[in-house]
Amino acid sequence: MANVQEEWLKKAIDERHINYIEYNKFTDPFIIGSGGFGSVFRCEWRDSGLTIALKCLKADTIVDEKIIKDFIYELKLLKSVSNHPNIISFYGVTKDNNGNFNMILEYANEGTLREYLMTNFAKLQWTDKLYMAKEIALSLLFLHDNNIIHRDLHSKNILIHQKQPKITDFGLSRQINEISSKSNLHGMPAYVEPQCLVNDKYKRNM
Ligand SMILES: Nc1ncnc2c1ncn2[C@@H]1O[C@H](COP(=O)(O)OP(=O)(O)OP(=O)(O)O)[C@@H](O)[C@H]1O
Repeated sequence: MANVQEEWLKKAIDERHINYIEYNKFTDPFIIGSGGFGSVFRCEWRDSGLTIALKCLKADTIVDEKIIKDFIYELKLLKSVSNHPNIISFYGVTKDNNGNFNMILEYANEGTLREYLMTNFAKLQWTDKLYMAKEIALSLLFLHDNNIIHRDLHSKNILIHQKQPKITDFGLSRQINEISSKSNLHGMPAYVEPQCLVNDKYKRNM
């Protein structure tokens, strides 16, 4: 891992800003997905009795500083907002047997919103759909109140746990004051604010 980033992580762990849990506390790993950083495993967390998701920073990204920076950035942002019921909880970090850092996250038992809608759309009532939309809007409001914009919000970055939507994947998120005046295009094009496509000076606020 790039030195500056690794130093930051080690310092945050040493100073107890970030919780470090020994990897041997996690059992029954089962792969549930993979993303830009690496694989995501569902595990049981002995001691806490929780089922959690371990999001791994894969070994061959070690040379790619941008991916490492995004990983650390996601970790910092999540730490500051993950106590909201509609944002996936962040419990800390662990280092697996290959020496890779993993984020320890709340496990969402019904997968992504996209998968959830594909399976359940016909049986969901309008009241259920409106409820989900309201919960998502409230969590966005919470993020914005904390000066954070997600910048990559779509149905695969919203997870469902016991029918409750939870925003995840803050790898592209930024503090509002860090956004430059240019509307750099990030995220899934179909979900990008349309203003960004026509005005390159547009300042994103979603
Ligand atoms: N906390 C979680 N609970 C349950 N499943 C999860 C959790 N986090 C991720 N997943 C599953 O793992 C998949 C990959 O997640 P991840 O956030 O790494 O990648 P992504 O959003 O698909 O890609 P990228 O990180 O490149 O945007 C998700 O699509 C989802 O199915």
